[in-house]
This record gives sequence, C-alpha cells and structure tokens, in this order.
Amino acid sequence: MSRGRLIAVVGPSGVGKDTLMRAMVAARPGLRRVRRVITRPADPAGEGHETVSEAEFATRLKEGGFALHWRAHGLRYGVPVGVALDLSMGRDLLVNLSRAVLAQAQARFRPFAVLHLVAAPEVLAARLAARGREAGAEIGERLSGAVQALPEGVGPVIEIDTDAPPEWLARRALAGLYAERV
Ligand SMILES: Nc1ncnc2c1ncn2[C@@H]1O[C@H](COP(=O)(O)OP(=O)(O)O)[C@@H](O)[C@H]1O
Ligand SMILES: O=P(O)(O)OC[C@H]1O[C@H](OP(=O)(O)OP(=O)(O)O)[C@H](O)[C@@H]1O
Repeated sequence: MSRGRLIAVVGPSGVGKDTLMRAMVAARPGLRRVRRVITRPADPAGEGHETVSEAEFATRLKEGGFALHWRAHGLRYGVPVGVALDLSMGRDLLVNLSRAVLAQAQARFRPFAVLHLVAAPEVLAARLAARGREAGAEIGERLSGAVQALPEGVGPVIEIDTDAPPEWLARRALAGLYAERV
C-alpha cells in the first residue's frame, strides 16, 4: 500500500484555507483534514480544532504529542503525531500549516504537496471583516503578514487565487492534486 500524501494548505489569513478544505473534503470521498490542536477557544463556525490551554499544550509538546508545532497570532498550534498512522495507511490528509513550517513538514512527510492560496489585499481585508472572528487591530496584524514567499525547495506547489466560488476552487485544487488519478 502506498503512503498517503500530506497536503499542506497555506496562505494569508482570510485567503480561504478552511473554506477550501471543507469544499475539497466534501468533493472527494476518503480525503480528510487534520484536526489541529490550538490554544484558541472553540468556534462553532470554525475548523473544529481541539482547544487546549497553554499548560496542556506545553505538556503535550513535552510528551512528544506533536509532529509539527508553531506559534502564530499569539496562539500555539500543533499537528498531532497520530497523522503518521493515517498516512501510513495510505490516506491523503489536508492540513492548514504556517508557511514557516513548510520545510520541516516536507522533511518529515513524504509524499508531500503544497496548496498555496493567494488573493488580493482588498479581498483579504473584506473577508476578514466579514468573518468577524478577529477585532480590527488583529485584522491589521494579519493583513501585514499577508505576503510571505514560500521557502526554497518545498513542493510540488499548486498556487490558486481564491477570488472564485469555493466549489470551483475545490475542483481546481483536486484536479491539480489528482490529475493522474481523476
Ligand atoms: N472562495 C471564497 N469566496 C468568498 N468568500 C470566501 C471564500 N473563501 C473563504 N471565504 C470567506 O472568507 C472568510 C475567511 O475564510 P477562511 O476559510 O476562514 O480563511 P482562512 O482559513 O484562510 O483564514 C470567511 O468568512 C469565509 O466565509
Ligand atoms: O505563518 P503564516 O503562514 O502567516 O500562518 C499564520 C497562522 O495562520 C494560520 O492559522 P489560522 O488558520 O488559525 O489563522 P487564519 O484563519 O487567520 O489564517 C496558519 O495555520 C498559521 O497558524
């Protein structure tokens, strides 16, 4: 049985990572997304992450519970080590990663692919305002970090401008990922 592929979904806040992953999972039976562990309060409209305290996160980290972890937006994010089992059983997984950990992720998980989502600044600003999860000052902080080059050597990268309906974007992303298997 071939190993599953870890598919990193990256890009600036508001670009539509969570929305696209939901549409891709709905369109492709068997494709799953990783449930992240985050020190962020639960959000019914959000990604369905596992919420932990800072102390619990630190304990899990010390116990080797995360395959990848990083800090962003004043939060801590972890990818549980259990993803390795799903991948070893041949399942492809989508995971919302920070662009800062792509090189680590590629070194640790093979096969690997990157969906790099991009959108114009005014689109990002409008979406973050509409989402309403962050207050004005925090939206500004997210927008200031919007444009970041991906590290050299990660890939293959599929770049998608998300100024289109999510269902159309999902078809586009799946065609790029599974062209040989459509
Ligand atoms: N393709 C799209 N077209 C229109 N609105 C979108 C699209 N993708 C996401 N949105 C909206 O933009 C906001 C941010 O989307 P989200 O998936 O949370 O982005 P990210 O996870 O990249 O921060 C949400 O309110 C969502 O409904
Ligand atoms: O280092 P960057 O590539 O800029 O990413 C910063 C953070 O944003 C995303 O998280 P999350 O989806 O929780 O935040 P968002 O909805 O604001 O994108 C991503 O998973 C990182 O944790």
